Amino acid sequence: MLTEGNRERLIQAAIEAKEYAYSPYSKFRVGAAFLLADGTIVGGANVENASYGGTICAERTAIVKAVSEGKREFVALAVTSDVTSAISPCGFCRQVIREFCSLDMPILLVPAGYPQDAKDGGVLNETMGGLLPLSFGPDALELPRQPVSV
Ligand SMILES: O=c1ccn([C@H]2C[C@H](O)[C@@H](CO)O2)c(=O)[nH]1
Ligand SMILES: [Zn+2]
Repeated sequence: MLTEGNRERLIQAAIEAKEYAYSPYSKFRVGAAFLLADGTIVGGANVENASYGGTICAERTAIVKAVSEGKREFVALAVTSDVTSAISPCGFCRQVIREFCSLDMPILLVPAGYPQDAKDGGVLNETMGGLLPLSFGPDALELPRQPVSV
């Protein structure tokens, strides 16, 4: 559950995760952290590549770390960068996150410098479904289909 205490822990974990960003090309650091049902937190940072296209966003770093260790019970996600307003996960990451998370999972978009004077530290409280409406997910592959001849 996303208690007030866990919410703050999660935000701080995203801020700490940003420290390990490898972003020599964009010089744009991003940190992400997932809260799991057992109260543990898995963080990640963006890892860029000289090929550019091989770059992995912070959100995907974090979720792949967790899933590859058998952790899939995601409760909330926080994302932060060095931008003083909240940034939001890219389209690729939204789709990858949606594979494992409920549509009502909170996603906290945290501006650099948190906590500021702004209401709630300037954090935008979004959800998975809010960021990716009418999404395509694993459930779609279970729906009835018309027969096809292959
Ligand atoms: O939500 C986002 C948006 C961008 N990036 C990374 C990718 C790249 O390394 C840099 C600039 O796009 O920021 C993330 O990690 N997460
Ligand atoms: Zn991304």
